[in-house]
Amino acid sequence: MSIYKSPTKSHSFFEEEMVLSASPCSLTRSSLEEMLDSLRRKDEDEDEKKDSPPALPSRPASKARLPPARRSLPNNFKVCNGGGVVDNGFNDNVESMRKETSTCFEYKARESSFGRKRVKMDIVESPYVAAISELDTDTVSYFIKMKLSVWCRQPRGQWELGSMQSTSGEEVYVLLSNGKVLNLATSEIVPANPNILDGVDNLIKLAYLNEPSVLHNLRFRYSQEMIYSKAGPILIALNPFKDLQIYGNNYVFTYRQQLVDSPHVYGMIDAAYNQMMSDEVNQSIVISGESGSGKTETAKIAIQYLASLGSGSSGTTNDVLQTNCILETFGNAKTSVNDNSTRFSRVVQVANGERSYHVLYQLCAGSSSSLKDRLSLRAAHEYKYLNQSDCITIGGIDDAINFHQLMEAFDAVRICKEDQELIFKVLAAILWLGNISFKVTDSENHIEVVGDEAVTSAALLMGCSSQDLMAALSTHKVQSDKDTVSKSLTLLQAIETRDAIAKFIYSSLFEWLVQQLNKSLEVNEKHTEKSISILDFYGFQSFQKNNFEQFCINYANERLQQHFNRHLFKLEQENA
Ligand SMILES: Nc1ncnc2c1ncn2[C@@H]1O[C@H](COP(=O)(O)OP(=O)(O)OP(=O)(O)O)[C@@H](O)[C@H]1O
Repeated sequence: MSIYKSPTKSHSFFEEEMVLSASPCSLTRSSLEEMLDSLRRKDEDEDEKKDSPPALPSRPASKARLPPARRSLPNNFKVCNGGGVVDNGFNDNVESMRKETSTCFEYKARESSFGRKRVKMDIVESPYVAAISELDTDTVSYFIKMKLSVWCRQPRGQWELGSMQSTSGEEVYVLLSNGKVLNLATSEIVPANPNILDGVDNLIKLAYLNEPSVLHNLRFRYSQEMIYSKAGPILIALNPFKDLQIYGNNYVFTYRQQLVDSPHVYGMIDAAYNQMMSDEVNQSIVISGESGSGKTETAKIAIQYLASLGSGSSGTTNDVLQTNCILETFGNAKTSVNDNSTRFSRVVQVANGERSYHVLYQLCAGSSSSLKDRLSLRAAHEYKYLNQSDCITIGGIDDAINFHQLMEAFDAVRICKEDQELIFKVLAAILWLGNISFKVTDSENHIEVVGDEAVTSAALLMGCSSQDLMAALSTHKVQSDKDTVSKSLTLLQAIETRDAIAKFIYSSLFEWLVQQLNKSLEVNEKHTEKSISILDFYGFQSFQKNNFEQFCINYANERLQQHFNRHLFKLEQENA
């Protein structure tokens, strides 16, 4: 199993490996850039017009029509009485359900339609799929006659269940179960599924595949603690925010033996594994969803399953899990929505209610007094990079204990004590860098560095002289024809330089760590040609005020989603 792709290897994005990533900026920069480049190259190969995304593949005219809304129903079909159930509050949950949903896409390199080897996928289309626009006059009359339920779009976007009573032109009268009658345009209603289909495990089994029906089905399953559902080849996972006791050895065994086929991460990984072994084709699992929806947990569950299949050696399994612990400590941080969020670079800037990367707090809380002396370390709240936010601790989390677990994980993956000490030195240097301040010396805002403990500590930890560090933070060199001239920086330039150095050091450390972890995992591994790769990365976020972090995160998410949509849906349409 490959966890990170080799930075030197050139990849075709979905045909080969993908990255499992809890990534701050350095890894992000290399892997993400590589990923995006790869996407871009692929796009360019595929698109004749390089600058614009390709048009939707045109479908043959004979296949352009969707199946009609009214069709023969399953044998066990039951008509829902009258107005059915008014699903009050249903859509209050829609937003939260969106947040709680993450999806796993399994790419089967040979069967799927990605890249050159495009072969029709094994997706069974529901014979009943309907579109809103298909509620034409005939369909409306049929629904009224049969007292079939419909979903009505409410002014705030929520959906309520009702039954159509009568029609007048483009409008219908719908009776809700609370006795209220609504007068709505037909475009505001969509057909509801019969009750018999409530809770189907694969959305393609729904008679009517529209937004409220999908959400209703997922909510129905969620209310019965069935957090996994399928949508064709996609596994949908809803975050339960509690331990459902549906993982562990017994479940691994059950899915390995294929004793059950209900949707589960284990089932999906098992299928990928079997496919890899039987067809000798690399597999990729992409986990996508909003921040806090459960991607990282899902990735961990997937890795646990793979680790248990792997070599059967408990050593390898433990190494993989310890690797995860290290990556999360360095790559995850508390945000307003998730105490353990996979984040982009936030070393120098943290909003209130959020934290920087866990490891910075753990180092301050958990290091021994001798280590503290060697690093001139203080408490977390004494460092500006940490105390700019009002959040230093996380309820229920003990940073000191976690620091000891981190050191155990370092030992487990054979990162030697000398290297551990260097890692801590680099982290302490970053914290001290943030405390370096500047004094404005003239009317043009030029500065000089305040030569205090912050400078001496940072320089000592970085292995340079205080003078060199101060010069680097207060001047920049300009090359003239013959000479190099040193120019003073303004306050803003100096702050940006200091922060850029801190970010660069952190990202370099992360990148180095990833290399060490990959080396460490290779030690016990027999090399096979094939791999299953899992991509988990920072989830989409939208705040009232979004900054550069959100821009980068959301761009990466949208690019990935676009790629996925184009390949899975549009090209499938072409093949249909
Ligand atoms: N399957 C699950 N079972 C129990 N709890 C879960 C599960 N999935 C997620 N959670 C809970 O939700 C929290 C957030 O999940 P997670 O960190 O995986 O989100 P994420 O999608 O990776 O977020 P981000 O994009 O911010 O990194 C977890 O810390 C855990 O408490």
